[in-house]
Amino acid sequence: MNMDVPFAPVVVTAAQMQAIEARIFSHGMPVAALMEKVAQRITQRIQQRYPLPQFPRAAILVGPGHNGGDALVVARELHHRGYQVQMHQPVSTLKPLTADHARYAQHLGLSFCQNSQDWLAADFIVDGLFGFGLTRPVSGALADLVAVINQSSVPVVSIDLPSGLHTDSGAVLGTAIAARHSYCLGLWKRAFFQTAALPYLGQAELIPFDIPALDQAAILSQSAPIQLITPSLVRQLLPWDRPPAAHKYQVGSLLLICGSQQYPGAALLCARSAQASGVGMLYVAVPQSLRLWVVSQIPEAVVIACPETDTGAIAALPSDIHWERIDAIALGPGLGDSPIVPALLAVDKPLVLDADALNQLAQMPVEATLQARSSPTLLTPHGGEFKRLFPREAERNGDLMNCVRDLASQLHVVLVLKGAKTFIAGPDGCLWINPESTPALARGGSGDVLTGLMGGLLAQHPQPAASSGWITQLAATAVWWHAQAGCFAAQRYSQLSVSPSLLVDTLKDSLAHLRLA
Ligand SMILES: NC(=O)C1=CN([C@@H]2O[C@H](COP(=O)(O)OP(=O)(O)OC[C@H]3O[C@@H](n4cnc5c(N)ncnc54)[C@H](O)[C@@H]3O)[C@@H](O)[C@H]2O)[C@@H](O)CC1
Ligand SMILES: [K+]
Repeated sequence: MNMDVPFAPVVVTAAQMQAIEARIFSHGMPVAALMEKVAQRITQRIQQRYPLPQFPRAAILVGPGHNGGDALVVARELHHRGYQVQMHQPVSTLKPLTADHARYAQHLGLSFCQNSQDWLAADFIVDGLFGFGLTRPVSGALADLVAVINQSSVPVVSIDLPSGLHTDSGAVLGTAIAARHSYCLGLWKRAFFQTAALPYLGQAELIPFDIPALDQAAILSQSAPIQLITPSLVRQLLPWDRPPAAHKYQVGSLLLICGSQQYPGAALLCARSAQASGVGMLYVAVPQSLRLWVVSQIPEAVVIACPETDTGAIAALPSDIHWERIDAIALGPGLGDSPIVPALLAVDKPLVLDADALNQLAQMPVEATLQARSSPTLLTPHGGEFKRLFPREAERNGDLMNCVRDLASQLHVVLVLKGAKTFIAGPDGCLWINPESTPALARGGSGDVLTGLMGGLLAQHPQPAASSGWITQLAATAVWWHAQAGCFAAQRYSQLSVSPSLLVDTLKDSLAHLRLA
């Protein structure tokens, strides 16, 4: 296997972007030339999205900084290409370069409107009010203007990011423009993957501007990277081809411990997706009253019947489990109040913890328990479980991206925070983001599917890899595959139809699609 990490797009803070930009300028690239280049690319994209014959009237919102400068160059270019351009400049003091472009726009005869209602007559609006230089809340007349734009039905294209969003946390600073399209310049900013920003971004697109790799590396190598999961990363990590003489015990044995009389379905979904991961041997430990039902639903699995508690949860694991055959354990879906969690945390095997296992971990001394483990540990909380596990950190830190990253390094675990944009952080401080998913996955049971898949991939991976950053990437691979199956099913049927059972059935289709792509 080629162990080089394939190229993956990076995600940066405003400070990192400014530092990269400053390096480029210090080596001789004129600021005005870069603005010109970027704005030409934005104009080209706008022309494709809003062709002149159907969208002849453009309204341009010009802010005081270089985001406003970009907007003025776009205005000039749209004017030269035949659009009727009207501009609005709500702040009178402009940065020098922006002021130059404003003067030239006036020289060309482009009109500056005074009345904000004029905006409503445009076919589209270009938002160049604020970019990554926004430092304080948008208020007063500017906030009123944003409200007028948001209440209108005119589509908005935001330059760099919708004005009003914090570039790093994605928080709305006072108010923010709700864009139809956002053209992020150069490198992805963090806001594009923060939950608070998602309702404002519309369709997000990256407009690259040829940042020299040296300058990018000089700034970004100072800290562990934040990267987007890509199909090529996933392609490289999936265990596609087995050795010719493969034996079932050599291609991954997963022990799944899940289910209770209260939540039998979770066990089944988890087991079915583990099976779909390609694992060689699947052992499923469930309360004994579920045994026959699970066997009938998934005959490929070796079902381990466990003694039950009064509430129908697993009371203990049988003593005859062949631990030496197990490569990885996944624990939690539908587990209920089973008392076995502490004992399993002490087992020296790679372990995926989800659902009730996480809720039980939350009742224990989390830090000491996780730090005492010698094998890799993967935690897959959703937002609620995350808050139960790490209440102080979730409360204190408004930026969950930083929070997840810090916790993963501190606790030496792989931490997967599930959400619209799932974050996967490793002990080395690297963070992966899954950029593409679907709200169709917001359903009870889809997390169980992810746990089975992640456990299955973990079991199939050779152990040396489990100790490096590869285990984080493996978790990211499971997240990507799961989300892609959701997108695939939503596209083929509808978002309404993506039940977790359909999701499991679609795992193979999205994989086939990846292989052929
Ligand atoms: N990424 C890059 O390297 C490039 C950036 N460019 C553009 O430059 C932008 C950044 O430019 P700037 O640093 O000038 O920043 P902005 O254009 O985002 O805004 C900064 C200005 O807004 C003022 N301001 C901040 N918050 C305010 C508030 N709440 N109310 C009123 N005024 C407020 C500041 O005092 C400053 O004058 C990027 O977003 C992008 O559009 C491009 O021109 C070229 C390439
Ligand atoms: K903007």
